[in-house]
Amino acid sequence: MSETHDPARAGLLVIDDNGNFRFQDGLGARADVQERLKGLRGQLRTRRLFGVELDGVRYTVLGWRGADATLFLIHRGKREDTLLDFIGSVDFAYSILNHLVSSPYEGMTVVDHEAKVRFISPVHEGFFRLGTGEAAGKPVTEVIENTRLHEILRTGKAEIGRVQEMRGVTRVVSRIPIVEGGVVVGAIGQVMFKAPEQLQQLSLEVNRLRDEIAQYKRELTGLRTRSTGIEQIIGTSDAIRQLKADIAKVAPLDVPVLLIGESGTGKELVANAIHSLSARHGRPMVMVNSAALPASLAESELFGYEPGAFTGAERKGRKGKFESAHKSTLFLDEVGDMPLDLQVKLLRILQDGVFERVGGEQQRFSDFRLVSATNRDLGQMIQSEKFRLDLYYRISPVTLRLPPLRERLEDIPAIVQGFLAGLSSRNRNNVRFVDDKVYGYLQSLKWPGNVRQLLHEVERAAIFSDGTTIRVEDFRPSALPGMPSVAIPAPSAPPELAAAPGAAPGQAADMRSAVGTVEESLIRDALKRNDGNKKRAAEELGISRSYLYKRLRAIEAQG
Ligand SMILES: Nc1ncnc2c1ncn2[C@@H]1O[C@H](COP(=O)(O)OP(=O)(O)OP(=O)(O)O)[C@@H](O)[C@H]1O
Repeated sequence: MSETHDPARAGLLVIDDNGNFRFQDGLGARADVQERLKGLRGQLRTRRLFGVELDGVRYTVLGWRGADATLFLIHRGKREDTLLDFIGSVDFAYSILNHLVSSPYEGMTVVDHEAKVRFISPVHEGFFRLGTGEAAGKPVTEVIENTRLHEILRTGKAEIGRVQEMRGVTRVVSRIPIVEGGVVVGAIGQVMFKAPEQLQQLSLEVNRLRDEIAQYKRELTGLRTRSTGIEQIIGTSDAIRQLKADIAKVAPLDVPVLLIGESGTGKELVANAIHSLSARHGRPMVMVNSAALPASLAESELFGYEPGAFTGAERKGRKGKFESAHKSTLFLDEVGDMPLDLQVKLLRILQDGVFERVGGEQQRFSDFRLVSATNRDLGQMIQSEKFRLDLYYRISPVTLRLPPLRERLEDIPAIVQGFLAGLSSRNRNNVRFVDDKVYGYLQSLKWPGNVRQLLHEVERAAIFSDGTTIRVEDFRPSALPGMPSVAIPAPSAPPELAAAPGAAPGQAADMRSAVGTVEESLIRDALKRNDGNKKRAAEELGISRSYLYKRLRAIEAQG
């Protein structure tokens, strides 16, 4: 027996306007069913489909109101018949279906197997300026611009989330074939009316997330390949091993560190290593060279300034070094060269992190970790009241002493080799070998200019070498301090310029001025070669930047 003729699964009932049952069949003949259906007549104005439960089973009821009677069709679909199950199970199924075909956010076009329009939802009709039902029976290609529903009938393949231009706007559409018994009988096109804007937002969001992921990837690669900086400190001497161990211990502690060491002993290198091993390594370390700060600009450089703070100031004002170092490390090089009035201000910001920009009263806050460095004898400076004792306590909870090269001559071969490897890859030259005698020769020198000077001498020797191997003969008598073949005293040790015992006062003065003249011309030449770049000039000369600045100020003062 077929499902529709099974009286237990289906039924028919006609009720006239006086409430009499005019026709009954199957389930429609049951008295309880008749009473239930009678009660549904009042709802027919708003809905036609009902879900009714009889004996614990859901039935679908279709109601139709005629001139003087109402017809009810009762049907129990199979559980797998999703639509009937849906109608039978959801009391407001009619409203939902109604919403689906008339939603203002989603238009629908239904075509039959000949690609003729069978239905267009109201919003879609409105969009195409069609009257209700006006397009029915017309080929879809004549009604909808850029449609592909006819293609869907041919291919039988759904196209989901495609972009379609219609009436000058971009819409997102889905095209779905409708298959009955393995045959494509029609197709539905669905258009999302709000989607482009939402899609744009979504794509912006996706782009933002993509950028974020790319950034994390970069950081991850950085983390994986990150040279901690500590590897850059070359040497296996006891002194360097101890220094590296101390750096590793101190770096994560977030306490201020004072680095004490002669010029060129690697204070900047150590500051970098501390920063990169600290929790603050995500932001770049900010560097300040106190000796390089002209007195007039020092304050605004360090603390920043508010708009209009002084003539020539940037319109929007500017952040100072302390502010820039927020959540990072501030490397204060040559802290011993800081003028006393700035020392007071530095003390305040170190006490509570608070400061004001030049020309402003608003209190600002910066959370930086201080690493300072000096090649000066701070103890002596404190005694002669050139450096504040309270500031000294603030900057030196941990003090690391950097050993001079003369105390670790055994590191020279490794430093030279490391340097040559870097040099040959940078300059693409082939000077990679060092004659064995060279190390003995280099270890016999005094190195007042420390590693910087060593590197400088090796670089010069590489120029004079045969192009592959450096030999002792390639080291030219240096015009720089501390080298045995030159009679010029070290500029970093001015007291040595004092008259030697037994020398006539006039001789000492002549010597001083001769040295001064040689230095001046060396400095001028180096600046010229390095296009005025003081850092590079100092590197080349093997002197500290602070000494270079000092000499430049002296030269300027002489006119
Ligand atoms: N242990 C080391 N291993 C490798 N290179 C080093 C070492 N120490 C110093 N250098 C190199 O020597 C040069 C000078 O180092 P750096 O600028 O860190 O010294 P500094 O103590 O800060 O000098 P200054 O006091 O003159 O500013 C740099 O090129 C640095 O890379």
